[in-house]
Amino acid sequence: MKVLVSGGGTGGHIYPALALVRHLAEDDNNSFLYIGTEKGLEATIVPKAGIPFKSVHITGFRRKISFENVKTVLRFLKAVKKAKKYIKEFQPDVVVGTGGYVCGPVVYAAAKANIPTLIHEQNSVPGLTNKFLSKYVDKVAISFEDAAEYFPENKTVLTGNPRASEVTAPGDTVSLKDFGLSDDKQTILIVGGSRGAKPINEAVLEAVTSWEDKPYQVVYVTGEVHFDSIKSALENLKVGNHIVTLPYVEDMPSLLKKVDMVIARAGATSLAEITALGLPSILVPSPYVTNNHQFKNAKSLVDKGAAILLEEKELNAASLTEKMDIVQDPEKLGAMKNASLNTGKPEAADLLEKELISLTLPNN
Ligand SMILES: CC(=O)N[C@H]1[C@@H](OP(=O)(O)OP(=O)(O)OC[C@H]2O[C@@H](n3ccc(=O)[nH]c3=O)[C@H](O)[C@@H]2O)O[C@H](CO)[C@@H](O)[C@@H]1O
Repeated sequence: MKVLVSGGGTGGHIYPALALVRHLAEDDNNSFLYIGTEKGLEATIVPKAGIPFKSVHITGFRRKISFENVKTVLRFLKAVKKAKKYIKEFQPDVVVGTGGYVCGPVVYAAAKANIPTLIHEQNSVPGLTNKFLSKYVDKVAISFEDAAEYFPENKTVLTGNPRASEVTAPGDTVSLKDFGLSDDKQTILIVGGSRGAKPINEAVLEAVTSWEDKPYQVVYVTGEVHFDSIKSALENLKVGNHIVTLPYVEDMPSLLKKVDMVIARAGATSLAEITALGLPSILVPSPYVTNNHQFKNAKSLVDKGAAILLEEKELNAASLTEKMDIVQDPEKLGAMKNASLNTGKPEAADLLEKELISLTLPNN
């Protein structure tokens, strides 16, 4: 099967696409092309993963009426033309979009060329691009049941997020010693999504010295753009070796397997990973996203007892530390772990593969 994949902008749209490609690549008969933007995170991550990569130039629509949107329409049309050219060259059997505005022109061009198409929605509330594309595609694969109401019923199917399958697959293991930490202590991972989160970083800086006497240790991921300033602030605070600070973690699945609890934003792909591994989490949803979708993502875990909500307006050193201390309460932690595991969908990649295969069959 020749599979063209498109999705980008942030890790939350790219990693599910990569996980799907890696899953399908177990069959040597499958081949791939990835189309992203030249400036998105995908332009570095995808070629690094050894997947053929081509780019189109496109920007997102503004929600308010603006002249920029006229330019975006022109860019969209130009990108459709370029995508058509790539499609003609690659001759895909199926085209998959995993969200982010880049998959708009790519999946639209494929649908217009009568190539079977599928979009994957990670969130509980869909983004603009997937909503637009749902009119043209053959299948919509969703990760949260709540998302079904936004898409045509006859083409929507619940598969989960293929990144859940990837993190649970046997793979490399890391030692916390590689990070300069102890292998025997309870460990909390703090991460603000694929690009970091300033409010979480601020709370960490305020709280970090008070964690020195705690029995647990912390892996703290700042996000690339915030790293230099945070690192120097931490040096000024002379923090001890109970915390290790990193700009970005390339192999997140291996690290996740080593931690006892996660403090994170509520990006959908992160949640798919956390629940697939049955990790308890404290979630600080970003209030700056479309339709407040991270809050709804988080709520679906919180309602099941798998996670605890810490809203950004309540986030400070004291509230963060109080929630982190739950890692020392075996009963609460155990209940959260079980609920988290029950929410996870590690079979997602297989389900998605079945959908793709059925789309390529004759008479579909
Ligand atoms: C601000 C914004 O619009 N965020 C959206 C974006 O988030 P974002 O890109 O932050 O997405 P997620 O939190 O869902 O996923 C982040 C991905 O990056 C990986 N990772 C993260 C940090 C790191 O150091 N290394 C690493 O590999 C994680 O393991 C995960 O696979 O896409 C998500 C999925 O559509 C949405 O739910 C989010 O609302």
